[in-house]
Amino acid sequence: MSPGPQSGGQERGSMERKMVELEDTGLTFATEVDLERLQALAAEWLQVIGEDPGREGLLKTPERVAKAWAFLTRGYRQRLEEVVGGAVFPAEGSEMVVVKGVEFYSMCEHHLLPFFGKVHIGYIPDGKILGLSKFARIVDMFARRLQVQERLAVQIAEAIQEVLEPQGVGVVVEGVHLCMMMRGVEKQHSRTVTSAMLGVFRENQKTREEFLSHLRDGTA
Ligand SMILES: Nc1nc2c(ncn2[C@@H]2O[C@H](COP(=O)(O)OP(=O)(O)OP(=O)(O)O)[C@@H](O)[C@H]2O)c(=O)[nH]1
Ligand SMILES: [Zn+2]
Repeated sequence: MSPGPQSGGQERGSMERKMVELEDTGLTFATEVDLERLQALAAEWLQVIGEDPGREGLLKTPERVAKAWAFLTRGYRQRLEEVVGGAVFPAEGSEMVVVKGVEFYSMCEHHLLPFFGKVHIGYIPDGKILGLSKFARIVDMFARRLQVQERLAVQIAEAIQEVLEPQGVGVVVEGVHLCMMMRGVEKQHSRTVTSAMLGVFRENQKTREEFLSHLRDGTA
């Protein structure tokens, strides 16, 4: 990660917007959202779709949209080290840990429409364990970006691998995509399952089976 002080292209007046490169994307992002610009774009968007941004009900909409999008994409402005903080602890043993049913909300990068569902995570420690809440924080860090569901699973697995260097990690993501429900093919009941298996979860069928059996017991 290289927090490089380059100038943001859209500054107003003397405001300097710091840009950072995100290692996991190779892309460069501003450390803060330009809310004013986002607001202006939202007002223009309303006009283009045939609405009147000046009508009473829409007066505050561009501001709300800007804030909502800043939140929905806040994962671009988070760093794994900060998200995990100091919550890596010595492991007592090397039994599988499973955190399942972690809900997520993300935006599909093709249509900018929501997809959402649950993430299930398993890992086998190799000397280090992670504070349980941090799994959900890692899920959110990657979900709060424009995504495809396949990449979401891989990024979560790789982040856990990086932080814990465990014997292996398994991540399963179950999601429904509004771009397939409220438009396009308009299918209401399809579910998408994606996964990423690293280390012993990839190499050892028994380990993978043990993990998947935890997901089948119906409590998530
Ligand atoms: N693999 C994958 N595809 C996704 C995801 N989210 C949305 N899509 C798909 O992205 C594809 C984009 O296809 P295009 O043909 O370029 O776009 P489109 O004309 O809007 O496609 P339709 O949705 O079929 O109307 C669609 O098939 C979507 O269902 C995702 O997370 N993973
Ligand atoms: Zn989509």
